[in-house]
Amino acid sequence: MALFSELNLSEPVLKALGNMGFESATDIQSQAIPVAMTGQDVIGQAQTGTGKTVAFSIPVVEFVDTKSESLQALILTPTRELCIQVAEEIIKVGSVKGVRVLAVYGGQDIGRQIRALRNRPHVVVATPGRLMDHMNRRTVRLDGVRVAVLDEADEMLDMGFVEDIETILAECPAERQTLLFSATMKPGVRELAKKFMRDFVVVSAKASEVTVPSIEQVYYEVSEAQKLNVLTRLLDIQSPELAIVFGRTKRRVDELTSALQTRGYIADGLHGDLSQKQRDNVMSKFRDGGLDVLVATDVAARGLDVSGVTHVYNFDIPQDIDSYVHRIGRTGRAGKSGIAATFVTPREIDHLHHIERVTKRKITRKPLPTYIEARESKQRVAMEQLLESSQNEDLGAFRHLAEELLENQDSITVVSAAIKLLTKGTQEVPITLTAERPVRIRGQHKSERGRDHRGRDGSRHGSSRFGKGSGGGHYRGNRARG
Ligand SMILES: Nc1ncnc2c1ncn2[C@@H]1O[C@H](COP(=O)(O)OP(=O)(O)OP(=O)(O)O)[C@@H](O)[C@H]1O
Ligand SMILES: [Mg+2]
Repeated sequence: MALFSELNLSEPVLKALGNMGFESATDIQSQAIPVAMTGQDVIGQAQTGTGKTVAFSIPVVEFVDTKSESLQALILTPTRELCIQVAEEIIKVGSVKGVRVLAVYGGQDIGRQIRALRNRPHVVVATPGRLMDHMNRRTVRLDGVRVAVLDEADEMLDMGFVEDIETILAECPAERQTLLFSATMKPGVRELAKKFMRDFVVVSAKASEVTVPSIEQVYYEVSEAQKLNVLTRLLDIQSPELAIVFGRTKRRVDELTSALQTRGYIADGLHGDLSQKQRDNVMSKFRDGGLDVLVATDVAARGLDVSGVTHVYNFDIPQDIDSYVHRIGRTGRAGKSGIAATFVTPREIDHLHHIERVTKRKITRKPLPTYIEARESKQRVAMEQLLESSQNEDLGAFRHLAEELLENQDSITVVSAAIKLLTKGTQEVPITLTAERPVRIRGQHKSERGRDHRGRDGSRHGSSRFGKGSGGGHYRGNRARG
């Protein structure tokens, strides 16, 4: 591991990294940054949560000439949430140098974006659909771009953005530098690379293992009907700091979100049919700790970095292996540990073993949590709350009543009743979710899926019948589209 101070970085960048609290570079950073700084094209592959964003943000910021007014760096991301997050990271790395960064993504007021683009950002982070929109309106010029970055390159290809990306890169000067990053790569990426990159260098950190060892991977064999109870029991027993629950479709996410809310969890949903305002709102609540559980489609699988996510639950096993790798990678980031639990119906067991084989990692089977265990965990939480309250709060006003109460009752009975009251209303309210079809292996290569970027998010299933939150704008392209 190298120190950033050994990587020949400029003072302003080093200072900014110091402000971010970063001293030593991660593997991918110490390997990719020196190569990228020579101006060479780079394909960077490293596990989830290992700091790929900073690995490309540093060269980007170093290359920007702040005296120039032109747009010099372009970063493309597959989703809006990731676009915002990456822009924020580059803003931090470029803060001391004074680099102007703008995020341009679908769902946001285009007029406002056009005005912001007139302020001459040095760096634009964009989702492909909205950038194309600006190119067609001639409200963005790419002829000064010296470095282009594709974050989650393989996903953008999967979502059907190939043509958009080709059009975008063709508008950038041919002598630009191109950097391409993801935790997973597939043959299509190399084809794109051959077409649009000059003699590129592939930098991959720990390619032998695609998943992060600090993530404990487990599975529960369940029927469709059992899934909800198993999930809420696990939430009670494991009490995650923050959890992400992945569902297969938008309808699933809507139904599951309302089910969890009904059972008393602080949960909200994220998928591509929500308005941008709703999406922003959910993400900022989740980042600020105003939500315990984020229920999401694969729209949240890629790149999102929220510290404190200790648990990922695959309520529905993902169809493809890359999706599994990225979903579970929302925990166990930056050296932290995490738990990833996957629910598997009996007919999907083969699919699970297929994932194990390809990722070369054992996923351990766990016994189903029982209602009793969950109840005991909840009672223990209630007990801890009582204890904490009795230590920290001023209870003077209640003492008189407490003494009166204990005149006729013994203390054990009274405290038991208090715990019972505190855990009241948390029994398993019966809720039936619409069943999802089991996932099957569709050949070894996911390229056979033939999905389009809409189907991926399950929009074909329409929106929820009793889910909240789908009343907002319906964005056809659920992810970066539009
Ligand atoms: N050198 C560093 N030292 C400490 N923490 C770092 C360093 N570089 C990055 N991080 C932190 O590590 C976390 C993960 O980084 P990042 O989101 O860039 O991962 P990633 O490799 O892009 O993952 P994914 O494949 O999921 O997109 C972030 O919170 C980031 O701030
Ligand atoms: Mg990333």
